[in-house]
Amino acid sequence: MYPLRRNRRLRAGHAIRSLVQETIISPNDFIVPLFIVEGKNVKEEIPSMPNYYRYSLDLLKNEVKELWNLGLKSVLLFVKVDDKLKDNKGTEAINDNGLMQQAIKTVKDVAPEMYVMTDVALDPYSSYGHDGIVEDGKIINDATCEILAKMSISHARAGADMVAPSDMMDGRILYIREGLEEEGFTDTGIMSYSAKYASAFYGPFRDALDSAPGFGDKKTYQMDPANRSEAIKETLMDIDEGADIVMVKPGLCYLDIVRDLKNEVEVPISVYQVSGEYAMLKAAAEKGWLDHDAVMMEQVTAIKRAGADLIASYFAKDVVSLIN
Ligand SMILES: NCc1[nH]cc(CCC(=O)O)c1CC(=O)O
Ligand SMILES: [Mg+2]
Repeated sequence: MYPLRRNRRLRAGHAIRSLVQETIISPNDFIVPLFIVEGKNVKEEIPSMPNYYRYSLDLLKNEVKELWNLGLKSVLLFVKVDDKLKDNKGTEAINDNGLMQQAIKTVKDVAPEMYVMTDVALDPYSSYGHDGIVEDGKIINDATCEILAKMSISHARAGADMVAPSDMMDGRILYIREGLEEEGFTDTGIMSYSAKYASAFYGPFRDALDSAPGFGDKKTYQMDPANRSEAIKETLMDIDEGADIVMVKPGLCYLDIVRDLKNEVEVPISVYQVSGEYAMLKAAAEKGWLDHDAVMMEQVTAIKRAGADLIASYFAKDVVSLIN
């Protein structure tokens, strides 16, 4: 007897393997998160994110040019805000001359076609390190949404192509969409972090922005990692409210959710491969326990195979340098 079907024929050599490869990674798959700080000539490594940096606006220019030359066409901006500018109202978040607004203009100056997305949430601006306004130890939903809409308008005014609300307040997509429409920003997109989990993988990011919650945790607004149907409910609502792109966050532990959504919705799905996922691989590779490049490629390929149309990833530059 012999096997009637020998699947190994299609794996026999590199050429045939590439011909039948189902998932292909390209620079077009990526959104590059960037961290920006006040100051001049600053490029500081984030301790829990080896080889990832915070840039001051002057050095941001070189980085953006480098990304553009590598074929990376989209950035997602985050700012580290001085403690003295933080309060409980998001005052600095809606300052048209704030660091974020300046960063948007800086990127557009050096790479006019770079697609600029911006983080919309109050945590980097909050004296409590929470994504919304705090009253009596609670995160206040609707008042927060009003600020998020103003913040989005301010980003659009500075030249942002798409705003990316990462806060998980109820109804914020509608507030933001209405705000943008009323101000005439009909072309500004919204990428909603529609299924964002209360994950322990965000630790290094909170180091990067010095934005860890000052009390409690984020479980009253971010989703329970145990829940699956809820991700579909959240995402369908955000699409109804006007989201152009939806997101699952984090990545690897949530690929079942990505596939569920891929089968359910017709808008592009992005996945945020978050800071803790980055840190884990960097640490293991530093110890010589994992092959960095091979595991990195396996991870981004798995995210795309699961159904991601876009991947926000700290590995974007590493991946593209490897495959170019
Ligand atoms: N609005 C906060 C925000 N936006 C993106 C991330 C995490 C990204 C990462 O870990 O890479 C977080 C952290 C949090 O919710 O506390
Ligand atoms: Mg929601």
